[in-house]
Amino acid sequence: MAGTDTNLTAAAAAPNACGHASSHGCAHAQADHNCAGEKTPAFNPDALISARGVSVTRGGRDQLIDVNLDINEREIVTLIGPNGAGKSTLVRVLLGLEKPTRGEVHRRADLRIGYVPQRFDSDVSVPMTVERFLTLGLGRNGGRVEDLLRQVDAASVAQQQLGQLSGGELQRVLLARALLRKPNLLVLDEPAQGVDYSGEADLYNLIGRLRDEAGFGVLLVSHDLHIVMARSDRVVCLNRHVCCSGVPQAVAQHPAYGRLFGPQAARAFGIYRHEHDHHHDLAGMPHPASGDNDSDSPEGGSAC
Ligand SMILES: Nc1ncnc2c1ncn2[C@@H]1O[C@H](COP(=O)(O)OP(=O)(O)OP(=O)(O)O)[C@@H](O)[C@H]1O
Repeated sequence: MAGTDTNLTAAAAAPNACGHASSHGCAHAQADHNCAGEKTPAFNPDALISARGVSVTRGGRDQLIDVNLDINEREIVTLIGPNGAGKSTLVRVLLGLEKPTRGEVHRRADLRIGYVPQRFDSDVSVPMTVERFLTLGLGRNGGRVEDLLRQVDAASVAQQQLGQLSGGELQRVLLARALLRKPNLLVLDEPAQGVDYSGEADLYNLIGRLRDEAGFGVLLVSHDLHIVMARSDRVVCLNRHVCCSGVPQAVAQHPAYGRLFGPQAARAFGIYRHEHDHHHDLAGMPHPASGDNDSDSPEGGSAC
């Protein structure tokens, strides 16, 4: 899925019309500038995925506005935002499943994505074991499936029927399926749906451990601010545009975050404080923290 999605032609051919729906009220239009007239940052060639100026308009309504986002190797990036904020739309654009109305997405040539979708509708009337489900159509040997199920702490369900799994077990099996492709980017859209609170914490711990072992980048979409924020390297707060981004502590204290989720959310986050005393460079290597967080992220952010 390597390559670039570009849809700048319309904007370039229509100066003074940025291509956004009128509700957004933009009045300018250069392909390499955002709606505030600021220059769009350059693509990050080392990033697994680098999106610049991504906008999506559907039915006259802006779903995404000028989104810049990089996902680096070994980095856990979490996308949070209220219902309808455009999180799943952004994921689809990043994965190349949907074309942006405007903007570009660069995917690194060696990108291999493992995807755990928001919804998985298994037909419970079709008898199929977990092992069969994982080997289906992939021609993989059983040994690899066994290994993967062990890695996700689900070896005990290998011979169980898919339709009889609990929510937490099913998520682990879907995670194992996503890992079959040996991805360098794992994308999980609300992976904790149908999982109880402690199961959710376990799931995110597992994702963190797998990242540490395999070194892939992770893009998570979640509503759950506390658990996810405590386990993310970087959080991007989306409400059609990027409201704020950075390490979790900084985002929790950002006024835009408080406006979106309420002051309680920021206070509650203190309980789950994640001691992040380093940052990641372009190659994903940790370095001692230098104070703030946003300096190496392209998203910036503005008031919601
Ligand atoms: N295929 C579509 N055609 C038109 N509008 C759509 C389509 N899919 C989603 N939308 C709209 O786009 C907006 C963003 O939807 P999206 O699913 O990306 O938000 P989200 O942040 O993932 O929401 P949620 O947290 O509820 O899953 C919503 O207003 C939704 O109704």
